[in-house]
Amino acid sequence: MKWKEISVVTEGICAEAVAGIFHQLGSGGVVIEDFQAARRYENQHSWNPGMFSPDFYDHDFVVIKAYFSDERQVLEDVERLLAKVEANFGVKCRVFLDEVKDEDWEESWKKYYHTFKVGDRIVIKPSWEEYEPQAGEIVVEIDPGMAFGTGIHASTRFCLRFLDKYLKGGEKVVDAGCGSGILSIAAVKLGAARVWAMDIDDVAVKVARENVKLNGLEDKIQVEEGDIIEKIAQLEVDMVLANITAEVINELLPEAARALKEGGWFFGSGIVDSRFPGVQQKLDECGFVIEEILTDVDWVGVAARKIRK
Ligand SMILES: C[S@@+](CC[C@H](N)C(=O)[O-])C[C@H]1O[C@@H](n2cnc3c(N)ncnc32)[C@H](O)[C@@H]1O
Repeated sequence: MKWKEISVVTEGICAEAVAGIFHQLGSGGVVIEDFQAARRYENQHSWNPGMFSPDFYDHDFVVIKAYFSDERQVLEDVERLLAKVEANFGVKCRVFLDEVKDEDWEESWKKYYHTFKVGDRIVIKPSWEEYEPQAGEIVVEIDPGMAFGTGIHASTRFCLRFLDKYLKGGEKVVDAGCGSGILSIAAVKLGAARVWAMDIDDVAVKVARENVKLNGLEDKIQVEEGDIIEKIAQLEVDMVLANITAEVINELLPEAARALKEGGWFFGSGIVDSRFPGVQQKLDECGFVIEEILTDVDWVGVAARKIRK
């Protein structure tokens, strides 16, 4: 299998916005090469300039790279969303496309993905590592492949922390945009009775199903392909997990409000801080009250409760 590498060459000011576009389109990971940041670290003596050729420092642009399976037709969406970035920031974005072979890409990133903990109880363990759980720990075994959801990204960690804190046991849960299935698996291991997981990306659906099987949870987690905004209204649940983007969350909220029982939880994540006021307003309009907000650099996660039917 082959993967495509999409690189956007642009100015530092919009690097996070471009990374956010890749995030929204479901890329499993984003690489930002920022030569100016390298120069700043060199000035703080926390960077060894000898490691790189002198030309490296001459660039004023940044390169943001993301990876998608070769079958995914994302280029048109990338270009459409980049046009908005160009208009908003007054910059130019140039797109380059390359191919990466499975063995080069999939094997090389595995070297950097190891077992780690989120909070006191949740342990995320890559399928190829061994781990002996300590008392009280739950282990989520994951092989993310090309789906989003290693647990490393702040947006996933926000939802894991909310689950750890607010899930009491026996809940019916929707995992909106399940990616690798990491949140669904954590929810059941923390005590949820049943999870409906959905993703619009067929690669994510395949990966999530494999991970559900890996954890032996096929009887509790149902993974489906589709648009969660269209499907959620058919359900009645206690909790909705939505690590997607502010735009999708705003569209999902009125539907999620119909699906959630009174007192039910909505965990929203993948929200870039500049878009959070819009989400706050939508939560209020849809009858939610915010219980907790988590932030990390420019990402925001929110835990809110449905108070009105
Ligand atoms: C940021 S990833 C989150 C993955 C995982 N839940 C986590 O927390 O790490 C967002 C996922 O939402 C999916 N997605 C985006 N819009 C969607 C929609 N309208 N319905 C279902 N899935 C959607 C993307 O394909 C992507 O896999």
